[in-house]
Amino acid sequence: MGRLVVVSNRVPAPRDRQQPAGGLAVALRDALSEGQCLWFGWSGQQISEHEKAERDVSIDHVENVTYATIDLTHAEFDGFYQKYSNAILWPLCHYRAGLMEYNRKDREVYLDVNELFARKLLPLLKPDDLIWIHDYHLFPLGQALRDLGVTSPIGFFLHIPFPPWSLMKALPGGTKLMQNMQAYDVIGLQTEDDARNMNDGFSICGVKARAQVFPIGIDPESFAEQAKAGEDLAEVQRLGESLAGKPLIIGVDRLDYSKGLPERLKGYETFLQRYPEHRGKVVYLQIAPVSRGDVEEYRLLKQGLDEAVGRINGSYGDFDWTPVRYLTHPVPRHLLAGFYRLANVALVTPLRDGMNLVAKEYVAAQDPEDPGVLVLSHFAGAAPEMEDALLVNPHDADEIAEALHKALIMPQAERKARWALLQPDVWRVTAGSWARDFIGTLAKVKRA
Ligand SMILES: O=P(O)(O)OC[C@H]1O[C@H](O[C@H]2O[C@H](CO)[C@@H](O)[C@H](O)[C@H]2O)[C@H](O)[C@@H](O)[C@@H]1O
Ligand SMILES: O=c1ccn([C@@H]2O[C@H](COP(=O)(O)OP(=O)(O)O)[C@@H](O)[C@H]2O)c(=O)[nH]1
Repeated sequence: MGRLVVVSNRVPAPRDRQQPAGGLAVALRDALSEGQCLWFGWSGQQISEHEKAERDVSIDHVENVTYATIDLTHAEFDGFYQKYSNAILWPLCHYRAGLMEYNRKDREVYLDVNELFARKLLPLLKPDDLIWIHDYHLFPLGQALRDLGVTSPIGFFLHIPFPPWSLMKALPGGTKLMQNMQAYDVIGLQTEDDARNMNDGFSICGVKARAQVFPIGIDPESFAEQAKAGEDLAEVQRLGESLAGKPLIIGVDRLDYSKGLPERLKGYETFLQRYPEHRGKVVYLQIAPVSRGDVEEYRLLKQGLDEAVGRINGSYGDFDWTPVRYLTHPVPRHLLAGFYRLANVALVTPLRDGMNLVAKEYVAAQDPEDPGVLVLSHFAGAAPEMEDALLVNPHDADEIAEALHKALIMPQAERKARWALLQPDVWRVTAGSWARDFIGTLAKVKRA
């Protein structure tokens, strides 16, 4: 099999390359554990217009992986990442066409940056490479590489949902986007629904391509070990002591409107209203690191959440009890593992989510003899594999409230039984098996 070349917008920053955080980066690091690999993408740095002429690919070797990254100018970062990727494609793919802020100029920058990626990657490629492109930032990259004469097998994996064509067709140039997908030999999506939606789009647009399902996973073995080892960490012990015997509800999400955070807070507030016996007797810790903070919609979301948390704490809090503990900075993953193990309930209630690795991490982190309860949205990509969680509609505050109450009073025997049904799937589909399945399928491709 040839060398694996991975291309994604997000490449772990140099300091995180041994142990990256974040869904895509964590899963990919595991995929790159064997053989010589190249990982190409954005450096995370922005440069000015006059530095553009000398822009070069910067190369860094860590173990078997060569990281090759390029800087983007401020204008490219804005048009390609903030606008077209995250204020147009992201809302649309998460079924939120109303939040899309379309502008033809941003589409041009997006296409230009994809061509730039193709031009900069080309000299690094070898004839027997297998090329694996990731996510919505890079839909047209395969075609841009083909236009430069690349004949190697190229695969594409979409980490986020793909909506029905009736929604997707709201995207100006949507048909062209679908046509460009013909450049790929293998197209992977997270769930059956996503693949069906994309395949319907292909048929309607007359595109000869086929999407397949490759759900992503975590590395459960090492995550479970981290969670157990976390019991000895000072921070985890401090959190434990601060609970003073109260059960812990935990939420861990990038501060993103797809994660359903305002709806979740409303659910928690309804829980406090309807079940007053839990007031003062439970701790809810919401970790919500700021993400894409310069995009308007994300700024507004943060404002709204700050207010909602303040309102709930003001209304229900007491001199010795804060109903919601709310952090907007990231927490390192090894600490999260320990926090999950302490938590009696995980609240994972996205309105739409490609997969949601947090749900799988929570299950992996539990003590099998005394596991916590996962409350999970029907609309997370993880839901079809995790039907033994307490599944909820995140739009229904009463349903969230009832699930929280049920989780908190659930007898140990039922918690163990549910966990025992969730655990095998989290161990079966891992980051490693996901990557091996996709790469194995790509390696079998013979281009006509
Ligand atoms: O790179 P950012 O703009 O900071 O955003 C972080 C990543 O968010 C998205 O993650 C998705 O991938 C996860 C792993 O497959 C999946 O579980 C989750 O549901 C998705 O939202 C995005 O797709 C990545 O490109 C970003 O790097
Ligand atoms: O403060 C934080 C918040 C999240 N994460 C990690 O970021 C990833 C989030 O992945 P997920 O699929 O749940 O959502 P995404 O953010 O990729 O949409 C998970 O591995 C989390 O453990 C982290 O390391 N620190």
